[in-house]
Amino acid sequence: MSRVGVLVMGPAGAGKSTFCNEIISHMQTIGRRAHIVNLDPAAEPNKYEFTVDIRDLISLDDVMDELDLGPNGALIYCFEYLMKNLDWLDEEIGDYNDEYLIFDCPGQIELYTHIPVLPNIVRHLQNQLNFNLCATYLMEASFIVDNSKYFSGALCAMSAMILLELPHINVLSKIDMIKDSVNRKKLKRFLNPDPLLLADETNEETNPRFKYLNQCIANLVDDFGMVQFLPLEAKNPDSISTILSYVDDVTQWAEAQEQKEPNDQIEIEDM
Ligand SMILES: Nc1nc2c(ncn2[C@@H]2O[C@H](COP(=O)(O)OP(=O)(O)OP(=O)(O)O)[C@@H](O)[C@H]2O)c(=O)[nH]1
Ligand SMILES: [Mg+2]
Repeated sequence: MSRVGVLVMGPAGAGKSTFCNEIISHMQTIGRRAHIVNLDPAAEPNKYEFTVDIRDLISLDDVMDELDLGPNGALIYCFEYLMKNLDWLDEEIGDYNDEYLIFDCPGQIELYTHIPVLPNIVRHLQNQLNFNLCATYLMEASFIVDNSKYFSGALCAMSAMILLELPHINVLSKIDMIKDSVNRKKLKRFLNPDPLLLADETNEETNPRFKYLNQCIANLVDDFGMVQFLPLEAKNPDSISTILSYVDDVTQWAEAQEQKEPNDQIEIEDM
């Protein structure tokens, strides 16, 4: 039994749900199957039906009404409730052996950056449900127009990488929105960044008082050495296909399919 799970994370409005839908749509056109698991208790109606939906367990609106909490507190409550009811998740996912599940996550980044809820769910999916997981972290391409914003986005992506300890793919989403203002050469410098070079540019733009801080942040990103981005334009099947091939690679999806074939043959021969 092999299950692949792709967590789609990132700040609010980064394009996560659109990306989930476009992956499903692309996979359908190439004859593959995938399902969306909605982990956002405040999700809007979606183009593709959710196969598993946290709102069947608990909804943000109910929590806000009944416990008189604001949206962020209610979200944390929903995830704590999910943690106490993981058998619900097991049951919902239980029948999806040998399947590709795409987890659409909420946009509140504290879930990936400083609360251990998502890491706990990740460990459960890996250890109890035998998932090969991979995380995708979306950051909007408009962030690269401003170097300081880029660093802040890169730090959030790094924080998620460190917290979740999963194979991790960073994605620069909505590339179409900056195509006219950013040339290919500049874009490349942000997809495969040299943080120290970018820090020099940031120093030219910011108050000299921040020079040392900029340098320290750039050193941190540079030392970590793993912050790179793949470009995403949701309506461009080539960009979806490229990201999917990276996801397949890190989750070893193809290998799992190859391993299944000889066993299938034995079963047929045995019959
Ligand atoms: N131009 C452009 N717009 C996009 C792209 N991807 C998503 N959008 C738009 O960005 C907005 C937010 O997209 P969503 O997919 O809802 O973003 P999300 O990250 O799921 O948002 P939350 O769930 O609220 O955190 C929508 O209006 C999308 O149509 C893209 O590649 N290009
Ligand atoms: Mg969404």
